[in-house]
Amino acid sequence: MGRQQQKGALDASPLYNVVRYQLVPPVFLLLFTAAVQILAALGQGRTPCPLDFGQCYRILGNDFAWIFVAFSILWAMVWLWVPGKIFVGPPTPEGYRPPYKANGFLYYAVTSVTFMIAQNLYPSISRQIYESMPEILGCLNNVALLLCAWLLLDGRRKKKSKSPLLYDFYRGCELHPRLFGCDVKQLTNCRIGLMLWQILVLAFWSVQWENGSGVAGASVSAILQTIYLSKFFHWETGYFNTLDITYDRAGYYLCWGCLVWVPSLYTFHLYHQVTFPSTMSSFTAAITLLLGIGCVLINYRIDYEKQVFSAWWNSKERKAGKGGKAVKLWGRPATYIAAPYTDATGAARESALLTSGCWGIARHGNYTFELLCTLCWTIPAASGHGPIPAMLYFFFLAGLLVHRVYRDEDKCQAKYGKSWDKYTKTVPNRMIPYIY
Ligand SMILES: NC(=O)C1=CN([C@@H]2O[C@H](COP(=O)(O)OP(=O)(O)OC[C@H]3O[C@@H](n4cnc5c(N)ncnc54)[C@H](OP(=O)(O)O)[C@@H]3O)[C@@H](O)[C@H]2O)C=CC1
Ligand SMILES: CC(C)CCC[C@@H](C)[C@H]1CC[C@H]2C3=CC=C4C[C@@H](O)CC[C@]4(C)[C@H]3CC[C@]12C
Repeated sequence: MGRQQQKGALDASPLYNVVRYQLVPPVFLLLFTAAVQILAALGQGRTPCPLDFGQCYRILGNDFAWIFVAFSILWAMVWLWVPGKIFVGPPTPEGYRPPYKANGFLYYAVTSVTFMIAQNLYPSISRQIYESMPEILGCLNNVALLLCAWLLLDGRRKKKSKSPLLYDFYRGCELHPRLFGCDVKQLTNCRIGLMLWQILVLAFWSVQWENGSGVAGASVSAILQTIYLSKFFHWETGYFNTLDITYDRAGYYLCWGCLVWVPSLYTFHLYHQVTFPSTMSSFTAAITLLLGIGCVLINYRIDYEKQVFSAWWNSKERKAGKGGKAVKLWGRPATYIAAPYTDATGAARESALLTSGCWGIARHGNYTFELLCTLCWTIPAASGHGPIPAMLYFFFLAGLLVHRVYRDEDKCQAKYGKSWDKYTKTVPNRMIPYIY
């Protein structure tokens, strides 16, 4: 029985529906929101106790945290308001093509350099960020929950959804909502979440440098994540073709996730190293750095091959039958499986599934290397103190990516049917050749 059929059977089961629509949203909401406060305390070596009212002020934030958070949000919005090049995203099932501001790398570079200048002018800024981390996460949490409440009210008003309220809060209602002239997902996922990730990495590394212990391990983590994040911003328009943007709606999962979960969990290994310094030797650190750079480059290469191929496939020249600039992968013309499908309006369309280059080896090789990158930048935190909680990000991501493989394949099977089945026969492995 195919996965699609299995899923169909599950969808019809009342138990599955209760779990998916009634149980998962509230449990995840409580679990993840509390987890952030626990992470904030754990990282600083304190015993986490979310029920201790003495910690409540952290949830309300403090002056520094509010200024930091308000500035980060406003700064990100300004970069989406300024005039500039527009990238038009892929069409929704209804044929709408969302516009995005294509100034991601400039925003990233200017923000990072400005932070480094600020760090030189006010050397205490990084320590203040580190020490106010529980309050910063508290503020981000308040802002994110408020945003999700607005997304729910506005989305349900427009969509007239019949799903349970908490389910809509958790998964979101709309695919491309806009707020104050900004695309909400570009603002939360790319501009605030990932930029905070970078700034926190720089801040925690600076504190560690000042402390003078475990610098080799911390530097490996910081350098690798900086390369990874600069790569992300360079490729930002490619991100607009991914599952998060074309399939997942704007709600708690994505928006709260990027505003709160990313700054807390994705930086946790460096935050944790300030209190529990890495014991990694310089030699091991150098090897880990080289391996990590290799993994980031391969992950980028895999995404890039698909992006170049899609650009050619969607080009006017190819559609007009003139061929266009043929795509070559690994020195040979790219091979693919034509994949016709019907969109939500009933119109017949045609896409193509790449079967050569990296995409001829595994269907989700990018996930494999994503996970290896994460392994390289969290392992310094584990040296000397064990993998838990230092490598929580790695364990979380392993679960998220394996789950995402199935989510993505369900989506593709439903969209492409027989062409997808042919593709899975041509490229039989998901993440690891001959194994999985
Ligand atoms: N650090 C983190 O938390 C995470 C990072 N990532 C990273 O984000 C990046 C994007 O990931 P993601 O969006 O999940 O997945 P992909 O970039 O793999 O995109 C999947 C989509 O690509 C299309 N596709 C699939 N196979 C082919 C093929 N052979 N040829 C052409 N098109 C194909 C399908 O969409 P279509 O309908 O257009 O055909 C499919 O839904 C990756 O680098 C990943 O590692 C991802 C998740 C979490
Ligand atoms: C709240 C929780 C239940 C789960 C939240 C998950 C989200 C925060 C993450 C889900 C998918 C993640 C991402 C996908 C692809 C990305 C591209 C990569 O190059 C950079 C990271 C990221 C934007 C990443 C960010 C976190 C998620 C949205």
